[in-house]
Amino acid sequence: MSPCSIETLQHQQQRNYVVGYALTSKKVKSFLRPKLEGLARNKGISFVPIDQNRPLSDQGPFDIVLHKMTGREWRQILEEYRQTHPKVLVLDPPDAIKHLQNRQSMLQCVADMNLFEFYGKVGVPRQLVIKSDASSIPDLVAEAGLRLPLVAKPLINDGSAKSHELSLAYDQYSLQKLEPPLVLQEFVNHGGVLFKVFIVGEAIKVVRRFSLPNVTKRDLLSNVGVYRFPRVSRAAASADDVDLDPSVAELPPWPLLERLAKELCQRLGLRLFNLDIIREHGTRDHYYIIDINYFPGYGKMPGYEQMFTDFFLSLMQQNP
Ligand SMILES: O=P(O)(O)O[C@@H]1[C@@H](OP(=O)(O)O)[C@H](OP(=O)(O)O)[C@H](O)[C@H](OP(=O)(O)O)[C@H]1OP(=O)(O)O
Ligand SMILES: Nc1ncnc2c1ncn2[C@@H]1O[C@H](COP(=O)(O)OP(=O)(O)O)[C@@H](O)[C@H]1O
Ligand SMILES: [Mg+2]
Ligand SMILES: [Mg+2]
Repeated sequence: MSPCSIETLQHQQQRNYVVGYALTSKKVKSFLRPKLEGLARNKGISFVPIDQNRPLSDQGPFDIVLHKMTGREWRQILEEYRQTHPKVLVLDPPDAIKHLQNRQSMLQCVADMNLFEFYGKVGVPRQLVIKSDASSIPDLVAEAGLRLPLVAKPLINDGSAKSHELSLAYDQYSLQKLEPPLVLQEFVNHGGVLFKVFIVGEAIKVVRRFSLPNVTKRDLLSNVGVYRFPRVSRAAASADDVDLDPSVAELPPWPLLERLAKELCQRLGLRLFNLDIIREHGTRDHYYIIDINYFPGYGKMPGYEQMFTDFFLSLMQQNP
């Protein structure tokens, strides 16, 4: 080994890395748990809270800034910090995250991806954006040829409780009751189970979660109106330990998930996110991506502590 590489090795062994974080108290509680802090500490990584009331450049020094905060002011602070501190890795760039804060732009890259026939078809349910004027919705839906039932989702996805208030609309006339701006998406029957694909850099983990049950033709004939539905898939109880119909439970093929994760990381410019994927009921390989979340609930993902420690270590090796 050359003296130079011995020096680099010693430097790496001695160096401590600091991850500054700007997270809600809820996120700190669910994510920064003692096991993660312990595993990271053993590798020389420490976590330091960022005080949002003080200039960022007076704090640290940081090697990595981990954040999930919304708002234009915070975005500007971070963008400026990135320019003046190019060696600090901001996870992830605020402009890239902003892309996910609108349910139309969120799925645009999936639509552009062209992943047809690669271990399955992957797409986005047909959808229509309604910016204003609820009274025009029935006509617009008819013109676009969207099939009922429809899932109505607030267009803005800013993490507020309101942005997660979704409804299922069974008939065209009742669509006037909805409050734009929103996205109207065709409901795709998927056997009541969805796949949450968590991405942490290059690592992937997939879990099953409960979802909305299928809507039958009879349901459609016997129901009218618009119904708000609860956050079915967020429940901590996963659908992984339950006896399910194997055709519903079968996970999407690994090569497909790898390809999807890689492409989306590149296209979105993000390293920390998850995808909600459903498989159309009665098909083996028709998949739809219905939601993409920035820095989601990793705390519910088994083994996330090791996955994040490895992720931070790999970032350090890239930036010794
Ligand atoms: O609170 P958690 O742990 O359920 O995580 C939420 C995510 O749940 P999941 O990872 O799918 O289980 C949740 O995912 P869904 O949108 O429910 O699919 C969101 O990512 C949510 O963030 P935000 O409210 O959209 O900013 C996430 O909320 P935050 O923790 O980021 O506030
Ligand atoms: N197009 C769809 N077809 C079938 N079910 C859907 C569709 N879109 C959403 N859902 C159901 O609604 C839930 C919430 O929708 P999602 O787009 O993931 O919003 P959120 O960001 O609030 O999680 C999903 O987890 C799934 O159960
Ligand atoms: Mg979701
Ligand atoms: Mg979401």
